[in-house]
Amino acid sequence: MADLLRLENVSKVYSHGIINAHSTIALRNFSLTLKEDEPTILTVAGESGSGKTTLAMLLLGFITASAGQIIYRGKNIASLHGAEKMAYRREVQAVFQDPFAVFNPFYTVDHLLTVPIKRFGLAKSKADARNKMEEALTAVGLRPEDILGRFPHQLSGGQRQRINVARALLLKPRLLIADEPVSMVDASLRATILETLRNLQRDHGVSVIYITHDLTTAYHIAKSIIVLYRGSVMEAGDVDRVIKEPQHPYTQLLVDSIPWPNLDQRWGAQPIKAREVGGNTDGCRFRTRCPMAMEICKQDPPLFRIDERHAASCFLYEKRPEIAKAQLSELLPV
Ligand SMILES: Nc1ncnc2c1ncn2[C@@H]1O[C@H](COP(=O)(O)OP(=O)(O)OP(=O)(O)O)[C@@H](O)[C@H]1O
Repeated sequence: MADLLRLENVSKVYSHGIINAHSTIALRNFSLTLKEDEPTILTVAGESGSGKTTLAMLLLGFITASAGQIIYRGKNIASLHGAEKMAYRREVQAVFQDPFAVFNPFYTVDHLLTVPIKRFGLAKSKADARNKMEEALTAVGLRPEDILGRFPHQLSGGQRQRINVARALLLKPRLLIADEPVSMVDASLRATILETLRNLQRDHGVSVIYITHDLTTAYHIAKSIIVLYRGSVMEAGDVDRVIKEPQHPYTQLLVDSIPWPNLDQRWGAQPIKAREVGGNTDGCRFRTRCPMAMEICKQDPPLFRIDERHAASCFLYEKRPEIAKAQLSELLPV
């Protein structure tokens, strides 16, 4: 089966400063493969500065790799020209974090959607263009009659972000690079936008590279995940396996900092002592392994707070069990 996209040991080094010139390795020997006939959602996750946006910029051809190759449907993207380059620009689309930045406040939504239609010659007539706009808006769950004719300030952030996805969809892309598409949208709209991305993959056969620092959303929509830290891949694989059984300490830390909600318990209901020691464990991956976590879970009522200190103490248990045990003896009895 042919590859849609293959990255082979791609690295990106930024050089900065003139007098005291120094360089940053933003991405190091990064490889991945997406199959043409298996549209999928792949998450690239990592904290700030781990190289996620650099990867997006490389994929979109905005910057060039310092080493390695990016092969799209058998061709190195650095060597594309003319019609091939145009096809690449059409087939690889992006949705960025800020749903406001893309819009020119003086133009209506219609204009935003008409520009790519004209640029890529996608419609035979005005009526055809209108149909295509309506189809794309409907595909992202928007009602064209409510949206067309409006200015950006007359739309919510979630609507704006879905219009960005609709704009990408108009071009019938094969690959969508979604760089933190929900991080500036309020929580109630996140699920809708993520569901839109999932529909693109499932119903329209578009592969999605979902770039995020948020493992919770990654877990909900992606099939596989690559965890980046300072430009290097720490761990990669099936999203379920990586999040439930992370192997690398950095991934473990990222997973432990996810605030899985427990709707049966309210914040602030836990004994003070446990909070002082670093608290609680509900939803904690370590609870079956870490004695500190297990003891806390035995308490009645069980403590449930998840916080950074807890993550740190669990991590500590793995690295420095003597300190973790001292904390545990301080904790019991509550
Ligand atoms: N144009 C640039 N010149 C020099 N260094 C850069 C440039 N762009 C990014 N970097 C550096 O490269 C590294 C990776 O940056 P990048 O923006 O790719 O990270 P990120 O994971 O997207 O971070 P964030 O989540 O904060 O956007 C960082 O150390 C950053 O400071």
